[in-house]
Amino acid sequence: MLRLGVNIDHVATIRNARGSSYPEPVRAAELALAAGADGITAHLREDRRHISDADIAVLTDLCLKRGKPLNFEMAVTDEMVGIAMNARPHAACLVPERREEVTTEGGLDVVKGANRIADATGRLRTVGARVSLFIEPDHAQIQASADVGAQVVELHTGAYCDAARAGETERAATILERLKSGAAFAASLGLEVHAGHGIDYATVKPVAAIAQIVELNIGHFLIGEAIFVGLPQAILRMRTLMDAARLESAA
Ligand SMILES: CC(=O)[C@@H](O)[C@H](O)COP(=O)(O)O
Ligand SMILES: NCC(=O)COP(=O)(O)O
Repeated sequence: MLRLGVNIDHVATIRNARGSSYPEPVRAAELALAAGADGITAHLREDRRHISDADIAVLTDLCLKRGKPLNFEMAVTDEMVGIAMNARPHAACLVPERREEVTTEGGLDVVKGANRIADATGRLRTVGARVSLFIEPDHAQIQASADVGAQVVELHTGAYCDAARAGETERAATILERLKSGAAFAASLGLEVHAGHGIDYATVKPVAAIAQIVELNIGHFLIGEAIFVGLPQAILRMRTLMDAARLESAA
């Protein structure tokens, strides 16, 4: 079955907007797991704009207690590798970060940063973390991901979702083909394939229909939708759409 990782970063965005102690990301994580999420994703940004170091500690504890994976998203820096090695999450997903960006704009350049990424990957693997690289669905980046020792690639779906939402049908179709080809190539190299970024109800089905993808990580849309229908309901609907896409594509 296609797994759903729920990213709870933007619960912390709301909390931090007021400098209050609520809403707590860990409470959202509890609810998400109870509602059927297969794991929790959290991105500790270098500027700590949403998730904090303390959040990572409580989320690690919660996931351990519930026997569910924590996918710790992080930049490729010594500081972050140190924090992750201490936290020992189930998975560490290396992502590119630019301080001034509003959100993650593109994939990690594994070709260019191979030495640095191989070093971080090796260190994270020593504490048992499954290392995932957040990349564009580009064959050279996928090959480089396998070469540096990553076990997983997460394909960036942001450009596809933006194009689909903007009604740029041709562009969306072209990017979707790239995602399909990237997923097939990654799986052929023995990499586990995940996907995520910018996914909503309207864009989830074509991505979920890609057979080699085994996990989707979805956050911003779900947290926004939760304001109107509640987090369990939002997760349930997303899951229903994911499962329907898989069944339809298998038929
Ligand atoms: C790497 C990724 O796609 C998400 O974790 C995303 O970065 C969430 O955090 P931001 O919304 O701060 O980019
Ligand atoms: N890695 C993608 C992720 O965790 C969620 O991204 P988004 O749904 O918040 O855009």
